[in-house]
Amino acid sequence: MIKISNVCKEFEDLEVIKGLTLHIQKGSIYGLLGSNGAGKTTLLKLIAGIYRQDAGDILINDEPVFENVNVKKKLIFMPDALYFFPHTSIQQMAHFYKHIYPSWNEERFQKLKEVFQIDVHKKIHRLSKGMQRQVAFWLAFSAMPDVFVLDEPLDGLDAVMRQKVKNLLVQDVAEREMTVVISSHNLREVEDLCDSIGIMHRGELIIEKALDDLKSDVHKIQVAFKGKVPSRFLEGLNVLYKEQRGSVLLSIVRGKEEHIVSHVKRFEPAIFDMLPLTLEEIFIYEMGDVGYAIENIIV
Ligand SMILES: Nc1ncnc2c1ncn2[C@@H]1O[C@H](COP(=O)(O)OP(=O)(O)OP(=O)(O)O)[C@@H](O)[C@H]1O
Repeated sequence: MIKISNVCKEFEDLEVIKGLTLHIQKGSIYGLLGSNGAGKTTLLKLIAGIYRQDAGDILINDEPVFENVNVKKKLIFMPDALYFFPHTSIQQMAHFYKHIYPSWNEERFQKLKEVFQIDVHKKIHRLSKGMQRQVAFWLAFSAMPDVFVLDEPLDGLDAVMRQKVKNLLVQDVAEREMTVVISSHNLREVEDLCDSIGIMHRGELIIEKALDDLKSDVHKIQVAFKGKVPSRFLEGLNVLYKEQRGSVLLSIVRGKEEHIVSHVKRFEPAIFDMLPLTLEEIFIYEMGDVGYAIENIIV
């Protein structure tokens, strides 16, 4: 659905995207994570056709995006800083969207009044930050895009509204195979929503995996031995992090569960626990592996 091949983007000699390749399946929710300044917003703006890449291809349904009205009328980009025309009411903005997006669904717009419950005659700039975010979602869901690109989308929404919006997103993905790309630092939210994850650092994609594979590929193990830790114990394991706490050795290791378990058991530890990691923990350890580490992490 979205094919990004060897894309580069520079700003004033700063290489922000460095030969990045990434594929997003139709009907999936792709979570784009990464360090500050990694290039996530730039990548989203390239996907949305707001920026033109310096090299490489960005195709949506096999068509280039930049200056392509055909693709753009089926795509919505929701930036982290929202923009609406000055002094415009929700109704007027809906009227504008209706003329831009051929798949605008008026019935849905009316129905979503029950969800968002804001007077359509209100001027958008007079609404609170969270209410403006609600309006952006209301308009986007009514426009029925094939591709929905969101940059830090749930910031400013209260917990109830977050859940409602997440349900609407998932519903559109399930019912009409909308493709969603989300960049967020809220990893719990990403973990809830996304089926695939890409992690960016300094303009490159350092990991791209299905969320389930990512989670089944990194494990936290705690072991204790009767005597000292056998010298060859950590050899043969792909260790992202290790820490000795008294007699317990805590390590974060990459690899398949069966391989790790059989390796550990060979050394006959007195205690052995294997625990799953949250996406937030995986993110922190993987970033540590590319030199972006927190010193003395306490887990
Ligand atoms: N329009 C621009 N002109 C010049 N430099 C830019 C521009 N947009 C982004 N940059 C630079 O590109 C780099 C990546 O920025 P970007 O906003 O894409 O990162 P990000 O991953 O979204 O970061 P964050 O998580 O902090 O929001 C930064 O060094 C930023 O200063």
